[in-house]
Amino acid sequence: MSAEEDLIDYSDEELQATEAPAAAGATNGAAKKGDLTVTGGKAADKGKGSYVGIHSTGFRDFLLKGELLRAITDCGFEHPSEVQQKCIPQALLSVDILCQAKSGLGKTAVFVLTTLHQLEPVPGECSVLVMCHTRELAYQIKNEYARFSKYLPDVKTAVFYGGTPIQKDIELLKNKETFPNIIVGTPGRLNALVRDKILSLRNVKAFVLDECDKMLDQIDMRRDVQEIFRATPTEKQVMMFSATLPLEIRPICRKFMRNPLEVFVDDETKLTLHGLQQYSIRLSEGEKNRKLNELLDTLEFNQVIIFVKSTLRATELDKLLRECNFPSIAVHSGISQEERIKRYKEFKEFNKRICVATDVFGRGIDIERINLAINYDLPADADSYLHRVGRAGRFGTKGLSISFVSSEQDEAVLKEIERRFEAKVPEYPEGGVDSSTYMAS
Ligand SMILES: Nc1ncnc2c1ncn2[C@@H]1O[C@H](COP(=O)(O)OP(=O)(O)OP(=O)(O)O)[C@@H](O)[C@H]1O
Repeated sequence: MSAEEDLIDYSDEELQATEAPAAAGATNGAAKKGDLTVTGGKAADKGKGSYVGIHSTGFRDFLLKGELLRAITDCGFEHPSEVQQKCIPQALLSVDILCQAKSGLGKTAVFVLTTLHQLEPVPGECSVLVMCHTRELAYQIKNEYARFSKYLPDVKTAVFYGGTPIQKDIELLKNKETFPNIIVGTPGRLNALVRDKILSLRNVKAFVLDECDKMLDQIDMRRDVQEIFRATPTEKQVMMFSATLPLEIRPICRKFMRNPLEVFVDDETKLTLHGLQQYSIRLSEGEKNRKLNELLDTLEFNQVIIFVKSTLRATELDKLLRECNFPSIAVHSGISQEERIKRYKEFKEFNKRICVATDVFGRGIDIERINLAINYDLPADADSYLHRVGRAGRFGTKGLSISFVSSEQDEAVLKEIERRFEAKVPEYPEGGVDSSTYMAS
């Protein structure tokens, strides 16, 4: 779409979701394979209709640059996941992509690999812009670019987010030697850099939003995203990703795109992670600490993430756990950004085994060893639950989630989770759970 078109004022009419979920796409020349419904794009498997197994394609079949294939091998990726099979070929043709696929199945690699493949780095020009909703996720995505571009020495990547001195960003952008070809960041800081004319986006060829529903759902963030979008050329590839893409957000996403390939999980029950066992525990607020202690004492786990609803509760729970000699760390927005990243790294590098976090870690964060997710406070909606528990059981591995249910509101959220995802979240068994059922052997 043209940059001049108004992206800010969405009329109510436009916001109403008019699409019929699965069937509309499926009859319209779309291919339906496995869990994903695919429509649009340049040649979206039209009319084939056969099921293509996960392992039928290899990364080699995508004809990626040799340097990328080497890095993929180094990362230990053997076969592309279903979402990678669906999206990578089209994304390599510069087709716009709107993609929903369940947690932990490799959406990041879709845009990282395809933007790296298409990139011809020109010193002093930013060609790829990736935005996401939290600073830690931006940091993580930047590292994914580093992993996959290790054999592409001319490619420079940088990450920009708030809570850090802007002067450092300015220095980096003023120097042609350090100016990045790929920028990952959060919208507030990026918009400040664009507005102050420190960062020019006129050479951007790929514009990516990760966790796009979250980014376009919050009005402040959406406004920043729109302003940044307007600073990029009309001609570019736009890609958006999330495990959740509510119907009412889809038309908003489409406003940024031209004839995108659309990949949706039309049947919400298919968002359930099958390697993940999910349980609930009914208890009063006052019983939560004792129960948590007991679980941490008795359960085997590699790493655990414990979600709470406020920064204050994160600080207090973390303190309490450390007083009880648990190797805990807290990550939330109430600490300095430098410290936040330091703690993220400490946890990711396995120096700490327990992380108490608010929703800043609720989406996108990929820490391979997390195989237990505890909702000390249940989130306010089913989508957030799905993202949170998806932190355990990455890339189809096993995991366990336990949610404390202590109020009528929690009961209602739990019901909604069970209804929408057809996931049974039974009461945690009195005798506990056999660790071999959720620990990798
Ligand atoms: N083809 C592959 N083979 C093996 N591992 C893979 C493959 N693709 C991705 N992974 C790994 O799977 C993990 C999850 O990937 P990623 O974080 O991209 O998931 P996601 O779809 O973005 O999930 P979420 O919705 O939770 O953000 C990462 O550790 C990634 O390195």
